[in-house]
Amino acid sequence: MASGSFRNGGPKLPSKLDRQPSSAAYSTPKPSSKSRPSAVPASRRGGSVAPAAAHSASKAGGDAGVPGRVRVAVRLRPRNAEEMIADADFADCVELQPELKRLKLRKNNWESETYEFDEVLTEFASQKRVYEVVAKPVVEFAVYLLDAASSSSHALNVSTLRHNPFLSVLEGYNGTVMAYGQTGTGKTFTLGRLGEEDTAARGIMVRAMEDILGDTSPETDPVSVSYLQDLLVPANDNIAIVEDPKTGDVSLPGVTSVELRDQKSFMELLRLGEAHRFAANTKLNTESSRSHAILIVHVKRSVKGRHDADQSFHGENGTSSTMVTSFRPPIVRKSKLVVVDLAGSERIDKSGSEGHTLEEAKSINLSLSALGKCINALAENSPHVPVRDSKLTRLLRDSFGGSARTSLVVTIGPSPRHRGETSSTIMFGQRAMKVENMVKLKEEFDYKSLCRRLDIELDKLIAENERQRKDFEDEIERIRTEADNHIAEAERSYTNALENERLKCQQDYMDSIKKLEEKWMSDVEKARLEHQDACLEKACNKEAPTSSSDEIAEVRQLLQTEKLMRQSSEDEVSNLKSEVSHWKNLEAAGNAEIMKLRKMLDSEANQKQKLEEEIAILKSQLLQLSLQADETRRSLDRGGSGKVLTGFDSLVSQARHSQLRDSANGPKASIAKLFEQVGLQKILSLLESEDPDVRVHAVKVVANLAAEEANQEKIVEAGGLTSLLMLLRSSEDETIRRVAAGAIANLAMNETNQELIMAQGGITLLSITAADAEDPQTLRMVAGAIANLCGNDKLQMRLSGEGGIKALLGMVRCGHPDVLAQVARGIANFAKCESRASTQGNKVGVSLLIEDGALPWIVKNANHEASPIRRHIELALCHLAQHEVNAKDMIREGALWELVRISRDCSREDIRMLAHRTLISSPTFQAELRRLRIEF
Ligand SMILES: Nc1ncnc2c1ncn2[C@@H]1O[C@H](COP(=O)(O)OP(=O)(O)OP(=O)(O)O)[C@@H](O)[C@H]1O
Repeated sequence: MASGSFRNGGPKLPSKLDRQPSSAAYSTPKPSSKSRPSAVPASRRGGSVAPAAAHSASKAGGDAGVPGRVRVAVRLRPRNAEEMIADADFADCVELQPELKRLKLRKNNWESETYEFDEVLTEFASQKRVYEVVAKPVVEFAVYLLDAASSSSHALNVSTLRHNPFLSVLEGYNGTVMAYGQTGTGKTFTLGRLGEEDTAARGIMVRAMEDILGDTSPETDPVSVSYLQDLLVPANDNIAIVEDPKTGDVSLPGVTSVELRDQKSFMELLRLGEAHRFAANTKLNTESSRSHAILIVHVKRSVKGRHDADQSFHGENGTSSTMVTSFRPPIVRKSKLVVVDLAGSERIDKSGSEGHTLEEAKSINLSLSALGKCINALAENSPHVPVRDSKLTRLLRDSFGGSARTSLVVTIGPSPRHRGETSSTIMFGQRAMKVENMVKLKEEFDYKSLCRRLDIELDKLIAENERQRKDFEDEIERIRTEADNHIAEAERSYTNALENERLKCQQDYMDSIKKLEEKWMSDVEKARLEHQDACLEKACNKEAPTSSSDEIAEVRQLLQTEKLMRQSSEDEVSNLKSEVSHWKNLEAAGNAEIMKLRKMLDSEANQKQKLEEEIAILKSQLLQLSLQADETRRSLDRGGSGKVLTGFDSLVSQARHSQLRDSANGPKASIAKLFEQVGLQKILSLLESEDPDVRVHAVKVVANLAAEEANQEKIVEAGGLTSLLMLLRSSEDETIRRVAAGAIANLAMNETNQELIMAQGGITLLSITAADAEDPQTLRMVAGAIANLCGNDKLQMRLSGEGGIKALLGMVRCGHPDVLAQVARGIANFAKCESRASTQGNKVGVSLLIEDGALPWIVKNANHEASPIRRHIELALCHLAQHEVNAKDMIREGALWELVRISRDCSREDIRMLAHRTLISSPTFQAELRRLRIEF
């Protein structure tokens, strides 16, 4: 109800006499045979805009609107039980002509008034039919269109409808369905019947909702409803009714709206509403509801298809790219269906309302009369429409004179007793038919949806871009591979061609050479034949007395040349002869020199022998003197005169005298004499003397005797070795142990003795002595003894096992070069024997020297300043290196460097060569040298 705006340009209401209601057409009043008022101006008649036109005119809510008159149907309720009785003798106050859409209201038996409505629904009209003609065109159009089309008597209406069949809620237009009528005439029956027991009885609300839910998808098209009752109850005064100043849309922000997903939930909602609906008995209708019941259904639909159509349109005309049009936001249509079950329209005094309900009735009547005034004003194009007079009119502002499509059903009863009310209702309907709305599409841009779509579009484009990029890269890769193949193919062809050319040249060359050779051979043969012929000819000529003087001259020349050559050869021979005689002279002189040197050598040897003999004599004398001096000192210590001779003295004395006597025969002879005169057993028995001095002297004598190889066997046979070992074990005198060790060392030069020493635990005793001794000379003797043992092939394992090597290494602590030399000798002996055993296959595994920890010392002293030590160690290293099994340990301990040094710098060629050979033949050393990048 647009306030202050006259929307209906139709003529004034008809007079009572020819009150021919306006057209039965929906959008355009139907022309009547009588002079009938037209609800729509002529200029607008038939001017309903087709949906497509409406759409194009509407730019997301910018719709100018389509004229649409309020559509009014009248429905007659059948006589109820009470009327059957009360009005039994009376005819109905109305007579219906549904096919003419006319209603006759009887004034009396002979007079009646005829009214036309858009639809006239008799008491027999089914609920389905009522829905289809009253509400369906507002909700949707299809069925009604078919029904209308099937009625030939309404051809004009149908044609009009076909021009404008889409102005429905489901197409984005607001719609209102309203029932107006006296209490008990069937408003609630028409609109609000739930039809739970009999589905045929379902009213407009239920059917409309079925259609809406059936045509929408809960996922994309949200549908929400508000069920509003008691709007006029004073307690609900605070319910705000808000009107959008731009669109004219009316809303109730304070009212709860429930989103619906199915019909079932709607039915529950209605049931709940019905239960709450305030109802009070009135005289007229025991089920009468005093309040208005209003159902508001909000439908939001996104427009499908139109966007695509727009796109194709742009595409065809080439006025806009697809990309640009795809940014056009989608359109969403928001529409609203309002179903209003008004309270009864009867007058208060008739309804019999009292007390509390009286107030209600006043309020209801006030709102209904306000609605009537508004409709009157609209129907009469009055400049002022009193919309603000009541909540109801404010709420229905959009439905009358607004932008909604409105369908009104007026309900009447047949009873002549309520003729006045019926007449009043009919007149309300007649006036409402004159009200014209400007039906507008409720569209707006759906930017959220556009955003979502653009996001998806963007993702698609990115994916497409990536796919294209990948295709591009694949293509590049393919081309590159192809190019590589071509290049490789070209290279192969080129190489083949080159090779063919080379072979061809080679062949040509060979052919040329062959030809040249053949030519040369033939030339030679030819020359030989010519020469032969020439010789033959020459021979013939010689025999022939007719030889020419030229040829004689040539022969002479040849002869001369021959002579010269012979002369030269003779000179050469003579020169060679003189050279030979010169060398012969030189040789004779050399021989004389050699003879002279030999003589000198012999003389030197004689001299040396004499000196050695003298040394032996002197040594013997020294021994005698020493013995004598010791004895003298001892007797002096005992307080004697020094003349007391013990058995030993007499022994020594005898030996001395004997020695002096035989001094002319040399030391060896004197010692042998001593042996014979004193007796070995006697000497050895003195080793066990209780007198330590005697023991010292005795051991010295035995040591001297043992120094002679000839005595060694006898000493051992006589038990001398055992006695000496006993001394090592038992004597605490360092001198005795030193001399005994020296004697053992001498005896240990013999292989048999070596085994005896080992058998008698000699190595253990020597090791103990080595550990205890401090005197370097003692250590030298012990080391010498062990070193000798180290030279025995059979004793290797035992020597190592019984600690001999470790004892040897322990002695280096004193640092004395004599001791170190013996240690080095022992190690070299051991290494040599072990190497031999390994070579023969008698020894496997790493060297016992390495196992006993000798390698670090060996490496450290390999370049010792004292040459005897250095030489022994160098030899030991070479022996160790000959066996691959030792190589890794040697490398780890740094022996490789020493071997390299030995192979380069050792002054002894045999050792140098040995080291060199060893390094070359060892794969491990070779690998390490390569790794260290040492040129070898
Ligand atoms: N067309 C019809 N056919 C059969 N019965 C009907 C019809 N219309 C109404 N009635 C019956 O008439 C009675 C009154 O109907 P209803 O309550 O719908 O009237 P109302 O106009 O809504 O009254 P109120 O204004 O007091 O609410 C109900 O019993 C209903 O069943």
